[in-house]
Amino acid sequence: MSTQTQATNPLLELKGLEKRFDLDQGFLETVKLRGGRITREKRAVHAVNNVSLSVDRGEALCIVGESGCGKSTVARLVAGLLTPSGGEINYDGERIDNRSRAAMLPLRKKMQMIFQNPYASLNPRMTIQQALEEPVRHHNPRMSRGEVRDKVAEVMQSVGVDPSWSSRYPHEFSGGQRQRIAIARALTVDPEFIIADEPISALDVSIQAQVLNLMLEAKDQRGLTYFFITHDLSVVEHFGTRVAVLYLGTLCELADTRTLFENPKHPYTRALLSAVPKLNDDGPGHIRLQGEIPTPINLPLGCPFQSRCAFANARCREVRPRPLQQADGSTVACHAVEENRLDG
Ligand SMILES: Nc1ncnc2c1ncn2[C@@H]1O[C@H](COP(=O)(O)OP(=O)(O)OP(=O)(O)O)[C@@H](O)[C@H]1O
Repeated sequence: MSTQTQATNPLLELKGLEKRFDLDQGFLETVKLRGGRITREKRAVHAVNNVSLSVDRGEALCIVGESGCGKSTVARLVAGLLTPSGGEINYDGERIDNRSRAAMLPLRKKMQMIFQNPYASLNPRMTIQQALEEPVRHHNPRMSRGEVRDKVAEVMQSVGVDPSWSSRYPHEFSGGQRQRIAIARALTVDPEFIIADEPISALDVSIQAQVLNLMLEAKDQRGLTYFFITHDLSVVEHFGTRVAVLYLGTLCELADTRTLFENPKHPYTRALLSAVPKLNDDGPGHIRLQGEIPTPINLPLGCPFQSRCAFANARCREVRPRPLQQADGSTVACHAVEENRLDG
């Protein structure tokens, strides 16, 4: 059995990805007495732990999980904004996590990021025209002024913002329009891969669906591939082709969207899905998770979910479960699933 869900035409591959954030501590806090000897110990947040997954060309892989599970850290690692502590990131068949800044430049054009807060990605002192022209000029230094202007107008039109408003400043637009402009900024350089970190969670609910549909249209029209971070499962159901569920920086389950929603396997995925309100709900009802969430500073031995899992036994407390491929193609890291202890 494979230990990792295989994409058929992977654009992005994460292999055993790790990220630790060393904690700044005082000298005395780091000093420990061990076997009569004084040693210094560094403590670290284990934000991403041995994550392996692939993203196929043209798909929208959604990363879900509770706050603090490492979603944004994975996104920032993929975008090259953070350096991994271990593992590999391959893009289009080439390793990119160990590239210099200069060697990353050609990739910056192919890979764009959209953030939760469009205020943060748009300079308040630049007009929309200036904000959108900047990446076009940077990545296409030979383009004439007219070509740059045409490109900006074309992209503004495609995201539903009137190009005649391009001399306005970000504060003159609503939140939804600003996020459309942030998406336009990403699209100006004709990327192939978009990393979107909670791109609609700061927007009014009434606007969220419009922006999500815009991103889906852009995907179809421009052949984009998405790496989409969200904590909202209804967004995943609408947007994702596959879903990766993270818990404490560890991959619990990876499945195509329909399989995950119809037949979730990992106890954590089941609990997450049971919290989504449904009409005519005839499912098992809301699974209330008991127990403490361990800190990512002291990850437990064994399964990271054991302290909240109703199915945990001695093996779960001692041995970290490996992701194993299931008959329906999903990948699940859970001893209880492996041993058929969930439904029997
Ligand atoms: N620069 C940092 N230094 C120390 N710890 C960090 C740093 N960035 C993130 N962390 C920690 O890493 C873990 C994962 O954080 P991350 O922001 O990736 O989670 P998340 O799932 O995106 O959460 P949210 O949905 O709240 O944004 C958390 O415990 C967080 O406190």
